[in-house]
Amino acid sequence: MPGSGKSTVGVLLAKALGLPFIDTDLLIQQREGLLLQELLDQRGLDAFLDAEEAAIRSLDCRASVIAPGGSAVCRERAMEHLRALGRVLYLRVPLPELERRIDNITTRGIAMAPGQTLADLYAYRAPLYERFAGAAVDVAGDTLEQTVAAVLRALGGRFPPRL
Ligand SMILES: Nc1ncnc2c1ncn2[C@@H]1O[C@H](COP(=O)(O)OP(=O)(O)O)[C@@H](O)[C@H]1O
Ligand SMILES: O=C(O)C1=C[C@@H](OP(=O)(O)O)[C@@H](O)[C@H](O)C1
Ligand SMILES: [Mg+2]
Repeated sequence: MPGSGKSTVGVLLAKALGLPFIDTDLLIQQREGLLLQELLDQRGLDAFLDAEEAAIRSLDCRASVIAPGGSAVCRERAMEHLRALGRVLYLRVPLPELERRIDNITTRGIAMAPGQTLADLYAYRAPLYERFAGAAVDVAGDTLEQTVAAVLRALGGRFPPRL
């Protein structure tokens, strides 16, 4: 989900592992020349999801940490590509914690239809996150450092060769 910690924990994880870090939100903005919210406002939800799928499927990296956006799970081919690249890990955060973290829901560029709530998004997407992830880490009240440690444990200490 948005706010689960993919970008923040991801960069700390990459640093701990000595690996490159890719945040697909930044890749989308570079490819499209628009901020995420502008992309959503100007082209609409489907075009945003198409741009996100194209950006993710353009990745051809190994031995890297990738933080996709929360809506990557809305495009099966994007998720299948991530699974082909490596291990997919779900940061499972309770909805109340996400609601506490996200104070910019209207400007963050979240891929939701008008009138949809974060709870609607959670109900729709949680089964998809569970389906596509090879493993999940429960992040209930943990600090960033505790989450990074939990992710390292979930990866079982078997890491790709450092570059
Ligand atoms: N384990 C955590 N504990 C406390 N705050 C966190 C944790 N993980 C992320 N955050 C905070 O939640 C917010 C969203 O994190 P972010 O990495 O942008 O999430 P995502 O990329 O999944 O949307 C940030 O303010 C970040 O500092
Ligand atoms: O879940 C979502 O709908 C989205 C999450 C965002 O990324 P984060 O998950 O890093 O916030 C970004 O990709 C876009 O705003 C859509
Ligand atoms: Mg992010």
